[in-house]
Amino acid sequence: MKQHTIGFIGAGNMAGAILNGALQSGIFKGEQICIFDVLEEKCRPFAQKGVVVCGSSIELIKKCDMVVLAVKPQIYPGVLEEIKETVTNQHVLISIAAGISTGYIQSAIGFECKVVRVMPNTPLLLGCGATALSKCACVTDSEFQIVSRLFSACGIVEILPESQMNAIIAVHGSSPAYVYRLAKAVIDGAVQQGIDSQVAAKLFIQTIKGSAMMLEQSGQTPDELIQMVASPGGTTLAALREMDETGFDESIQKAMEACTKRAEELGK
Ligand SMILES: NC(=O)C1=CN([C@@H]2O[C@H](COP(=O)(O)OP(=O)(O)OC[C@H]3O[C@@H](n4cnc5c(N)ncnc54)[C@H](OP(=O)(O)O)[C@@H]3O)[C@@H](O)[C@H]2O)C=CC1
Ligand SMILES: O=C(O)[C@@H]1CCC=N1
Repeated sequence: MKQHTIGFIGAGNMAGAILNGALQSGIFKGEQICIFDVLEEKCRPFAQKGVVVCGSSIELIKKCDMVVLAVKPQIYPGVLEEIKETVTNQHVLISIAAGISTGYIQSAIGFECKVVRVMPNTPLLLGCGATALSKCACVTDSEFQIVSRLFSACGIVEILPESQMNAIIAVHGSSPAYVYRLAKAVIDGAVQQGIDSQVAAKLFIQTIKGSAMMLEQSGQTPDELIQMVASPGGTTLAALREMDETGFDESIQKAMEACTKRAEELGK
């Protein structure tokens, strides 16, 4: 089987998470991984793990056949312009940026290069991530399998058509922030009722974990699980009624629409 080398342009949060997964799973060894960041010091922790630090994105493209574009969407035009003369039809570009389509990358590179579009999330940092993947026709099944294995090493993966890759960001890419926002609101609410914030945080974090396990393992729908909590005439129903009145569901759905709209704007 062909030995692949993987490179990361950008050494930020997501690159670090994916790179750790690659090393821990043994899919790639340190010497098969390259990294480049405009701030060289960001690469130092990876150099200590045996990863090769490159002096430019072009040097990295020359050394690697799989390349994770791990920079912000706003930086993509500049990076793609820089690497376009060096990318060949043997490279697989792995794009994790919100909103950036395969067509956008191919048009910037100047030919139908191989692209796997990926939407990961930050829990990848703990090996507990969720990733959506879609592949363009020119990527081979074996190349796609390697990319899929790479992200499976950091959590679960789902394969989606590219047409859904903007909308899915609201489901698992950005949604960790909604969960943290809910946690903050609950902890702040607890403090307003005189409860110690650390005690509230401890109890609510365990509640999030337990509720996620119920959703995953009970075989029951969210509505059935809500019913299990909400006793007739009880406290939960009083809380849910207030949520209905203040438009909780609509607020979340509007937030998701805003997320997708922003992804579409970033890809223009
Ligand atoms: N964070 C998240 O929850 C998720 C992010 N993503 C996507 O992942 C991508 C990366 O996000 P994230 O890891 O959070 O971002 P970070 O800002 O943590 O990492 C990006 C890194 O790239 C560096 N950089 C900037 N310009 C260049 C360049 N020209 N060449 C090389 N490196 C460069 C940045 O340096 P400097 O800071 O100095 O600019 C920074 O160190 C984004 O496209 C985002 O849409 C996808 C899913 C979830
Ligand atoms: O906020 C963003 O644009 C990125 C994409 C998904 C999560 N963070």
